[in-house]
Amino acid sequence: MADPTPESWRRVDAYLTDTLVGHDPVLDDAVHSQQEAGLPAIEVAPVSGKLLNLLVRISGAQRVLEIGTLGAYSTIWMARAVGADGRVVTVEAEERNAVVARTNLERAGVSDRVEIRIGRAADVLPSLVGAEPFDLVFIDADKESNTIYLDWAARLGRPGTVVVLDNIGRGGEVANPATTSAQVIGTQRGLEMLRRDARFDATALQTLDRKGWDGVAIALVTDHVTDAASLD
Ligand SMILES: C[S@@+](CC[C@H](N)C(=O)[O-])C[C@H]1O[C@@H](n2cnc3c(N)ncnc32)[C@H](O)[C@@H]1O
Ligand SMILES: [Mg+2]
Repeated sequence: MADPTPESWRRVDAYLTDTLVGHDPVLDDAVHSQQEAGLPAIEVAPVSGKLLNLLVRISGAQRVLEIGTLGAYSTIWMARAVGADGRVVTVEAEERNAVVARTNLERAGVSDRVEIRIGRAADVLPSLVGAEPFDLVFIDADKESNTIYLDWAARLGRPGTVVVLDNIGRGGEVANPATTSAQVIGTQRGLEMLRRDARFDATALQTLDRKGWDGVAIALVTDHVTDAASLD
């Protein structure tokens, strides 16, 4: 069997998208308006958006926390999955991204079930303590802060909460112990935390899609109560 080339994996991604995901004008518009506003094209691929949608539905999640909104492409996928009575709280550092996200959420007809919190996630997340626990947490912001976000995912979740950590492959660089990239080091630390912190049980999959060679980690919050501070 031939090794995958960028052409072949993009062809397969297009085939899988056409076959299983389809082309939704609202989601296509969200990506388009994001591009028009000059935001970077760093949203999840359609096959991954559908994966998030399915994970929310499979787990029966009603309350979703997203860290890293951009133009709300992934947010729309998850907001659709929680249904009319569900809630998505999404945290975004950049005001101008939040403006684009708000428009996209309104156009998608899900703005009533999505709350955008603007600010750096490390500052915003403590303000969510005391709310009902989140059933699913999607982490997709500055990779340098992955361990901080995983800690908050466990604290703001409950045993059984699903945690999805995006972009764990980083073009293969994640397996380079000598990497000097702060983003890759943040990714490696996040994965190490998922292994050694008893609050999580996790695995990860490499992905090859239109976004290139990357991957996603999926974890379950366990019923193990750990003093996270003692792990560092
Ligand atoms: C990869 S994009 C999110 C993509 C989005 N989840 C999607 O798939 O459609 C990462 C986002 O995280 C935001 N971000 C970066 N650092 C952040 C921080 N410290 N707190 C909150 N958001 C942050 C960026 O502004 C950017 O919009
Ligand atoms: Mg991502």
